Amino acid sequence: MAERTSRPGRRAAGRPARPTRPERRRAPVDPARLVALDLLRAVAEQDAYANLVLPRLITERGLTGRDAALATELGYGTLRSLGTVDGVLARCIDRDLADVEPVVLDILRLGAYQALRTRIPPHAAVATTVDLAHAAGSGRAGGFVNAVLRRVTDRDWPGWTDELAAGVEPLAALAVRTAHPEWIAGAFAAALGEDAGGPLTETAAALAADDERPVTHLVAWPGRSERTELLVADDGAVHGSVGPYSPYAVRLAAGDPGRLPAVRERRAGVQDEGSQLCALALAAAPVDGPDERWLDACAGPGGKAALLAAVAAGRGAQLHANERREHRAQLVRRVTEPWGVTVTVGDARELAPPDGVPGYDRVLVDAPCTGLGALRRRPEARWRRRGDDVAELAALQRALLAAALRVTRPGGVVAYVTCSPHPAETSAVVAAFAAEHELLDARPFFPDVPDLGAGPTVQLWPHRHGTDAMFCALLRAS
Ligand SMILES: C[S@@+](CC[C@H](N)C(=O)[O-])C[C@H]1O[C@@H](n2cnc3c(N)ncnc32)[C@H](O)[C@@H]1O
Repeated sequence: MAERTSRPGRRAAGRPARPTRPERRRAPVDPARLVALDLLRAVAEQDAYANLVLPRLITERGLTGRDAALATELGYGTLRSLGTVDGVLARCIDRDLADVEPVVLDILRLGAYQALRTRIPPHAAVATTVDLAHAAGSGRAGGFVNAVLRRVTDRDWPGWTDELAAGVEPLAALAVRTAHPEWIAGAFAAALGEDAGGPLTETAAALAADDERPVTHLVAWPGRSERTELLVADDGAVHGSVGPYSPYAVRLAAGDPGRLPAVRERRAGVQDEGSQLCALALAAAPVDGPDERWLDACAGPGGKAALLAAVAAGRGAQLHANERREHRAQLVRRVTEPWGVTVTVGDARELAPPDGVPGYDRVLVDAPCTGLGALRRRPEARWRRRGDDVAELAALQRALLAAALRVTRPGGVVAYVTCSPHPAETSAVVAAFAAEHELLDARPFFPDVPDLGAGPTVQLWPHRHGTDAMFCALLRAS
């Protein structure tokens, strides 16, 4: 990255000069921007999960409709764009960003995001952000915020990313343009089989899809509800369409799933269609002999366990769901309650086969992972995760898969699943077991799903399938 500059009044190409405006009277700040700021503060100060904090803030402050949508767009969008937005701010401030008061830095981030990545006109982004500084008790910084954002609005997003990406390698440039850390862009490229120095066409499409607001997917648990119940709410406030691949999926174009009686009554749930497909692939793979004991080794919070339990119930099989953390096991108990699932709390690396039989017939290892395949749903994770996390997680993933294969009877099937496409967490983990256990071609168990590549493992993608980037390998235990 080139040296920071601090040149008030510098005007770059790409945006016409702004007329100076007369001093305005302070307008009351809108509550949506305050919620977005509080979200950024909670993420920065408490390491909070944005998708848990934002709905609470929206409810507490009574935001609805357009205000709720604006708070979501600004809060999530700023978190997703953070690294590149900080790169822009660093060029507009003549001191280290670490030396800017944290709340003021978050105000600037919100303002820069609005000016560069939304349809809000730049002058309105600047003015409302100065108002926000006052409303947030940082009025002293109003002049500073105004001056910095005026520099930010010297260029538009392509103008700034051109500058930030000038002279760097193609992968780093793509990372800047799509507001991703370079190591994540590299992991996507490697998973897609693209050369980091090449045109990176599909990697660009994958990173762009990762930036889009995710569509909510629902699952109609078999035996509990029908998909038709999830397509439209009684008050017309929800609009869905059947998912293209899973027989139980609905994709919501608009609306709050909580408006649907089937969701409120826990006969249906929220679950990415890709997650459904991975659970269903485990259930569909053939096993010789008994097919009665199923295990979900890492079950919390229970999305796949619920679908597996529903399918198992229809076949007279029994699901054992295990989870290491008690509070997540409690979520599993709650969601699987209709099917009488056995839920245990423990380390799956220490599980034993069920009493009286050589092992489980079907086992799911939905392993803890970096979550790079679900970044759309976890806006802060993109910049919080570190490339260094991968090695430690991969070691845990190998240990969990080894344990799963130990407790599966010979001829039984293990599904190894991650919501990350990172090759170190997917193909490399599976490769360590492929000599001893048969790696099945998983593709036939994803019927009618296009673009599954050469197999034998399956990698789903947002830009190809509209799902999270789920990975699934099926192994037959020996
Ligand atoms: C990717 S999540 C599973 C998601 C779940 N299958 C679902 O669809 O809702 C991984 C889970 O594994 C749990 N976990 C982590 N280490 C574990 C271990 N050693 N044994 C059992 N569970 C573990 C985590 O707490 C987390 O809940």
